[in-house]
Amino acid sequence: MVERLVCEEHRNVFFTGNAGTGKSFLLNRIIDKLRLVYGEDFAESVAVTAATGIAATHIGGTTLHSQCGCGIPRTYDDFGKMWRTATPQWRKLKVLIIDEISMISAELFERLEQAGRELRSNERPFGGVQLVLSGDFFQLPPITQRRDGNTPANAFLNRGFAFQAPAWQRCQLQQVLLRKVWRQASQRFVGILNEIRRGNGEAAAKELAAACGRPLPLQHGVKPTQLFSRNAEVDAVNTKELATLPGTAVETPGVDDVILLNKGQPDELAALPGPAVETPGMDDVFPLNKGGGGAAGAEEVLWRSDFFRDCTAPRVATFKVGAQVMLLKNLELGTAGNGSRMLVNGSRGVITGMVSKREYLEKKYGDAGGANAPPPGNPTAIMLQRWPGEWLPTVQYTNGREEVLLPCEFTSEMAAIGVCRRIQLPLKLAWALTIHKCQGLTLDLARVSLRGMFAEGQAYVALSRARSMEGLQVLDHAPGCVKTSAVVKRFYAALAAGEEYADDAWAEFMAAHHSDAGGTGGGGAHVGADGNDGGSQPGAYGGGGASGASPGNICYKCRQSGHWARDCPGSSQQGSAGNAGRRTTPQANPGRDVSLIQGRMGRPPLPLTPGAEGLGTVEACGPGAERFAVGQRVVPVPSAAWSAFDGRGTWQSFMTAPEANLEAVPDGISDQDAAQYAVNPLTAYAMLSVLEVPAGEWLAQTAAGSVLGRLVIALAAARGVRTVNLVRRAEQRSELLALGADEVVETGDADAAERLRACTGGRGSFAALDAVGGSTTQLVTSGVRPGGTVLVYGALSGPTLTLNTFDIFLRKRLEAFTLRAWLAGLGERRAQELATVWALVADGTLRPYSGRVFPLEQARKAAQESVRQGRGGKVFLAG
Ligand SMILES: Nc1ncnc2c1ncn2[C@@H]1O[C@H](COP(=O)(O)OP(=O)(O)OP(=O)(O)O)[C@@H](O)[C@H]1O
Repeated sequence: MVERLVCEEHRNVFFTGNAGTGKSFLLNRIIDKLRLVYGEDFAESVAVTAATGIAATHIGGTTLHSQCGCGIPRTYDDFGKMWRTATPQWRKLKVLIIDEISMISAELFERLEQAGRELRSNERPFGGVQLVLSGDFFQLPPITQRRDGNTPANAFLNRGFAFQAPAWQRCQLQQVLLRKVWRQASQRFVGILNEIRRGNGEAAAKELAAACGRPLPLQHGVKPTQLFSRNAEVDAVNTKELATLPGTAVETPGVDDVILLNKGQPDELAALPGPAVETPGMDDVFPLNKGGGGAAGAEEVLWRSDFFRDCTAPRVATFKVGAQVMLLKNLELGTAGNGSRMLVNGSRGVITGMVSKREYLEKKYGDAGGANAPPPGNPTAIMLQRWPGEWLPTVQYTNGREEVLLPCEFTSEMAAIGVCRRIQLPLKLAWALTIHKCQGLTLDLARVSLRGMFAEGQAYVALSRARSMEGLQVLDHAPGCVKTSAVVKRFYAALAAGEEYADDAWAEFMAAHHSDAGGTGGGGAHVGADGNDGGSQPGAYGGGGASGASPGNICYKCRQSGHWARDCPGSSQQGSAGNAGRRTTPQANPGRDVSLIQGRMGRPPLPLTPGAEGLGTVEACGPGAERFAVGQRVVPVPSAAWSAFDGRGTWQSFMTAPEANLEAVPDGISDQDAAQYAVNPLTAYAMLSVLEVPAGEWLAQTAAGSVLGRLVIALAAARGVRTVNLVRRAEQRSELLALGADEVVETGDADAAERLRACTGGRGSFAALDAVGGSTTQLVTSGVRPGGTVLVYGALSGPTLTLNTFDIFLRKRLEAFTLRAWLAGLGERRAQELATVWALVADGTLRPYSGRVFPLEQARKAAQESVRQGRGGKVFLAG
């Protein structure tokens, strides 16, 4: 059935099932069939990928990251590589296969789907590429990165399960559950594993530990593969096993160095053709504060990097002939034809001999070579010469290949400073493996330690590698060793019931990563000309973000692991007090909502009803909703529980909203003024409150000609804050000066940056607001004082912004602003702050705009009018 769906009907398919139900087996059959379908175009039409290198070996493919051209992304900028390296592949692609999808995060899935559309200039999901996904979400989750003080603002943290990404829904996958377990024949064993998988595993794990506690016999002299949760235990076993092997131990020392940005690497530079170009060194660029400044300081920063401690290849390794080993690098990735012959991170083998480096070089390069004189420019020879070891191991891999292994580079880049590098053999001992390295394996003899299980699905993956209880030894059972994700349980419950899975994790992720206090993340909020509270696309920066011990199951509200925000015990959204029915009329500002429709604020699932602001009268109140009387005028204010970004907006005659999201309109305020309250007046007030610009200081802002920009000018002037306003069109100057603007600068002027600084007497403005992004962010940031904040609340020019590295060293901070997050953080001050804004609207300080009213049936016409250049006033919908 799955083969028909994929190969004949060309549907997007996700198939899943317990460990050992033959997912990889089925995938291999599908790949064979697709070979027939695409014939000689197979290689460029079908991308065979898996989440990890070792999983890729089981289907003769490559890793998703290398196929897509983004590598292992550390920051969102890394996705930019896709355009440089993988555009032609993406354009030709017809089918994308991803195995072990449980280890692909929601963030990655969403970003790749978006990139697929962009690279292929095709608005269909993944740009129209057919998807074949396989995996079991009850197995290992994505490895989420934690955020700490050194994490860059635009770090890619790899959060959430793929099925939580909005892209998952957009792809409209045919979901198929495989039921027959092939790996294990014993029904008892299958039953026990099933209990463990589904999270009822405490008793089952205990039973298994009791039945399989005895040692295993050797099988034809082969020792069982030992599985542990942590590297330290794996290393201890491997060292012990090495010691018991006869023969001489050979030490292979690696070599570490650091490469400063702009300093080049003399040897490699010299090997390159063309003239040398001088660039300023670190000393000329900026004195680094750590370690005395300049290049020396930069070097010290690099040497102190965690990389040298954490690198998977140890500084000094020891091997012997006969040692069981595993590769640490992808050396030769699979292509359509040679998948089973590839050498990837995780490939296993045995050392069959040792060759001296000198002998190898002489054999390879003859008289021209030799350890002291590698042929100029030959990277392998340069690497060999730099590597201080004397012996190179010959490795026989389990796929039959046998070859001499050469050292290679392990690197880590520190943005704007340089690169840390280790040159070492990409090899480690492998009598024991971590459980993260064994997903997808089938083992005849396995000894599993259940000590220190830290990830969901980890115990299940380890135990389910064994074919039989007879071939399994279980050690170190302890209560709590079986961990299962509640989110995954819900996902599979929905799947079994044939329902669509939905949770609030994505909305929470977006809301939370804007609201982190002190975070320096630009928000990448995608908003219309005069609004805000756009959720950000995950493709933009993550400003703060969560961390948690349990990857993939982290609440973005309380930051604890073990549940999602929807289930957060501390959440104020829990047990909402009922809904107030609301008749909506009129709704303000369709122009802002058009951004949502256009997908510039992320892509919420369809169908969606736009409308971020509006006014209505209460028609009825749900149980427990007591704040409002029928007939009372109310306006919506956004929160995680309700916002137009969720697609449940105000462009409708009747709507229900949680009571907590409604505010009563004071008497004396017109319907049109009130209908605009929730976005522009509230936002102008909120952003100035966040920045706390003292009277007499300067505030810079982009998009100053927007309605919101004008309200900012008026409110700042009322508080004695001076504004310097960036606009695109010269004709806006006189209007803005009349509103109280102190300075107006046109972004297109060649001397705009100098003018920005000059008007603040060279000191720079205290803070800035930016709704534009792109190079305008760089411009406005350049005019901010050292240590000042740029509050980013929109990205009118697109999802990317540029910054001068200089400004980062000057400790200028980009922070995201969303109204939803600001409101959520008000706590007890909420009522008072909202009342203050009503008062500012009432006394005319924050004077909204009047405009033309369209009936709701003419929503399309209203939307067109709202984005028409040069239109005067606002556009309203009523109905
Ligand atoms: N249809 C089948 N007929 C015979 N044997 C099968 C079949 N499907 C799978 N197997 C065997 O069962 C074992 C497990 O299969 P496979 O590795 O494909 O399962 P999986 O679902 O991918 O497991 P995991 O989720 O643990 O990676 C393998 O030894 C495979 O050869």
